[in-house]
Amino acid sequence: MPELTLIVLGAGSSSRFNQRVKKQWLRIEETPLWLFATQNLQHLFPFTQVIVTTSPDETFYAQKFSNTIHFVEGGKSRQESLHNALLHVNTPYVLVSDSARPCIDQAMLVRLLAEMENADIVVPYVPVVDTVVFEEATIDRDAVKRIQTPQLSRTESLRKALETKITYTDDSSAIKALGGKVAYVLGSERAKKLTCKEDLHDMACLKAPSTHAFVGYGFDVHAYEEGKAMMLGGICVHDTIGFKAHSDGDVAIHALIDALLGAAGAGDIGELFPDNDPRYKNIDSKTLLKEVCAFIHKVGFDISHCDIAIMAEFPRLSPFKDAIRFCLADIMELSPIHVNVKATTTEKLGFVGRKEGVAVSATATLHYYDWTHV
Ligand SMILES: Nc1ccn([C@@H]2O[C@H](COP(=O)(O)OP(=O)(O)OP(=O)(O)O)[C@@H](O)[C@H]2O)c(=O)n1
Ligand SMILES: C[C@](O)(CO)[C@H](O)COP(=O)(O)O
Repeated sequence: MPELTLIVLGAGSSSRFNQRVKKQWLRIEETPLWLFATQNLQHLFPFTQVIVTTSPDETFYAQKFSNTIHFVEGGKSRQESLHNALLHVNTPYVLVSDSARPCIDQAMLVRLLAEMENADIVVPYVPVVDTVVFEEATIDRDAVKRIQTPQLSRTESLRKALETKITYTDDSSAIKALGGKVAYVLGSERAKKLTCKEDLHDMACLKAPSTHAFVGYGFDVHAYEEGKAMMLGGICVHDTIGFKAHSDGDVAIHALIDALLGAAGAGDIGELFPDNDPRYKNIDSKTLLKEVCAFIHKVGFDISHCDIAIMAEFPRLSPFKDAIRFCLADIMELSPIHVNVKATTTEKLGFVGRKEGVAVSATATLHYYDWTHV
């Protein structure tokens, strides 16, 4: 069995997909598309190495899905992402595929492997069945190939071909430009690339996302500090006594963020916004919540509901509960009925009862973005 590395390219911006979720984070049952595409190919061949490129701000999250895949930060272009991944390949051959082409079948891979020794790169294509006009002139459609992935290269040929300032849209164009030998084999219409949302209706291998609800829990405490405003749930609830914190100390938003991240399996607020990072000094926690909600949506979730319990002896919060609910609902793009806020004292018990600080616990419920109705 030849020593072969798999590279799955998943660091694109998904701009043409034009949804708040990125296409590589759509769930196929419980699996993100990039992992579905990777596992599909792993079921077809025992790769020596598996490398996936991810957008830099998503790498930490992708790494939580696998401890055997080598994740490499992508670049500004597909070619740059591939270049980054190639730095980690140590096998003589490499199979490069778009995460946006999740439905690769065994027969197609067999055709690629059969030509492996006969060229610098083996490329799948599908013929054109429509009439083709190029710059107003009808051309011979039999001379046209629609190029697909995965593409199977001699690793050194591909590395050399990418040592160029010219950006190509696929691996074979770079190798051809260098005079390398290209072998074409029949691809498959099933290997269609997911580019626009309409493409989803024509990708038979994809199953609908799971309808499971995912519940996260968050808890945070901040001590009082005189001489600053108290922000709680995005609302100023006291003008002169606030919280001791690196940020604005909004302990309710911090607990809510941890609940959202918990429901997504994305760790905790300290991982995303370290409390020693000068970027977050005195930051408005509403900004952090907006960032977290955008991330949660981008990686394939919808926010369904949250419930916040504030434990405070001071100040009296009843007058502020609705303002907090509407403020947080607006940030999370939720109906206010799905943001519940409770406030309680601790009957003078503990640090809360001694008016040393405020504790907040929160839950958040997420569901996968349902792409079957786009
Ligand atoms: N900087 C990039 C750009 C693209 N890709 C990957 O290359 C494949 C083909 O790219 P494309 O379908 O164009 O994906 P996007 O670049 O995300 O799409 P768009 O051009 O619509 O933004 C995708 O699996 C994409 O994730 C990548 O790894 N790094
Ligand atoms: C590599 C590719 O899938 C071959 O058809 C295609 O060139 C990728 O183009 P994109 O614009 O990066 O999707």
